[in-house]
Amino acid sequence: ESSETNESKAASNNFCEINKDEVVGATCDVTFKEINEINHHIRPELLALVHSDFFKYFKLDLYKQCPFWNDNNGYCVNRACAVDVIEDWDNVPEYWQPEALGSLQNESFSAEDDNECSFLDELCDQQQKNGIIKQDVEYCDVEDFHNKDSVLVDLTANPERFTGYGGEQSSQIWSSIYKENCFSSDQAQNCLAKGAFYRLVSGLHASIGTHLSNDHLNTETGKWGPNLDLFMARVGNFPDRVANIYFNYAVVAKALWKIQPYLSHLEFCNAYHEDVKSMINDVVSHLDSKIFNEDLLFHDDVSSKLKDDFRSRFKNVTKIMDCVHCDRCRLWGKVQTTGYATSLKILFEIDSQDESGRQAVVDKLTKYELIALFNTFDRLSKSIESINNFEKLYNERVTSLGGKIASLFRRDNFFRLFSGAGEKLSSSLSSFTSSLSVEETTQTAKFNDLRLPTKAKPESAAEKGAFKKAWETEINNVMEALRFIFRSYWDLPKNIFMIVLSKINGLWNKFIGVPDYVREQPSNNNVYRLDIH
Ligand SMILES: Cc1cc2nc3c(=O)[nH]c(=O)nc-3n(C[C@H](O)[C@H](O)[C@H](O)COP(=O)(O)OP(=O)(O)OC[C@H]3O[C@@H](n4cnc5c(N)ncnc54)[C@H](O)[C@@H]3O)c2cc1C
Repeated sequence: ESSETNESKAASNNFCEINKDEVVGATCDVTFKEINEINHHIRPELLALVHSDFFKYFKLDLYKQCPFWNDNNGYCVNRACAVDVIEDWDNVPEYWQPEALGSLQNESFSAEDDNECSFLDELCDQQQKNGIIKQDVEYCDVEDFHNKDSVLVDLTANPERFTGYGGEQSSQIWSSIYKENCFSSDQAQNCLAKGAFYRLVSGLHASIGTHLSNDHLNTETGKWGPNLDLFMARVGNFPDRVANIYFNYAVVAKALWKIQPYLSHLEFCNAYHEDVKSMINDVVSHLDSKIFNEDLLFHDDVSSKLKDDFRSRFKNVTKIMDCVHCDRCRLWGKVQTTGYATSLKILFEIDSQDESGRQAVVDKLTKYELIALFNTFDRLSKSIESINNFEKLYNERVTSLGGKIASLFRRDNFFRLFSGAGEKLSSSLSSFTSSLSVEETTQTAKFNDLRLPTKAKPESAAEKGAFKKAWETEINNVMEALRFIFRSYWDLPKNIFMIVLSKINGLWNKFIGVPDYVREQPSNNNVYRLDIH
């Protein structure tokens, strides 16, 4: 029993190669374990929040042209790529009806009409107007929220899951996004900012990878569910990608923590969901200021140019979403890039100002930015829940199947019959079950099958004739050759058996899902480093 506990410990420590007691990054004073605990507490409330009538709708333009390259002819034919837009307006709450929003047709964006951009003005029709406010600090492309072609979408009816979107198109999108991370100067802060930008994008990419693996279509059963192998191949085998999801969680959590005091005067259309504000308070009450220290990124005037650069590059990332041909992917890509952009706006613009200045930054947010912010946090929260679930599946797989094989070894009731084979197999399996051991593995056993030529007997004085000596040497050689041939035939079945056994062992390891990085030494690329340079 205790060896089984050891096995599960060994497997558990191996999962994603992350030490959960380490901090998530140089700018985060929180460990992986602490984030898991926070997430465990807030998950149910956050889920209820993003299912509320206020937070479950989002608006976007699904037909916008890609602004960066001439590739507007692609499309994704899978049903899973489609987005169900709101058509049955009778079932939509009154607050979201076109009359309450202002007619969608009349919502085309106008720079002068700043009231259209105001969060407060759009939040509730009975809400007081807040005067003219200029939008001057955009980290995302807000045009969609006012575009006449934009459609309203119920996010809960369009879950983020496996769509089958891939190939050259999606690779091109990802590589253009990563290319945005190209800052000019070489200051030390540049490194931190560059590292943070990369982690944000990679964390988004990994989070999408986690969702598509967690809600994956099993083509044999026709059911949706977690696919452990896919998760390991896309995310789990890359500790840095897993860590970047946690990093993003810390960034968005800090933005929520920062914004919460300035939401108190807002009315979230209580006629539809009376407790939205208390749900927000419940979620934020589990968060802490130390979860992310944004001051380390841009903290003086020298870095303001870098901040501008960061902002415009991230805005480009949100615009690249218009190049995504799979509508469902575009929807969630828009929601999440807008959510990150809103977090960055909150972290870097609600800065050194006084209380009223801070309040003004919050009041200028559109409701779609707020909706994106909470939904992005929910996506990360779901990713972390899924990662913990994948860890359980991984451990179950290793301990159930691997444990059975290991017990065969321990009891010596199968492989001991073949001493050499047992030793060989145990050495390859011992990398994933550290408690495995084969007792009789002495050096002598290793060389049992090695036969050295017998030493020639010393000659007696009477036998010293040259002819006789040559004759005997010749006979000796012939006999040795015959013995070699005979032994080869004798050993052939055994050698074939050893080769087959070794192949079966390799296939078995593959079948029970022992990942490559456990079977082989991990490459340097897979070693997670704490700093973000
Ligand atoms: C905006 C967007 C949203 C998407 N949403 C969905 C969705 O909802 N459902 C769905 O099924 N598919 C979605 N996709 C497609 C999905 O992300 C993959 O592109 C697709 O599954 C093909 O995967 P791939 O293994 O070829 O590599 P990709 O995921 O396309 O990755 C390309 C390369 O980037 C590198 N890479 C991969 N992950 C990371 C990381 N986390 N950090 C750093 N580098 C990395 C690897 O070298 C990889 O070869 C989306 C794509 C985009 C661009």
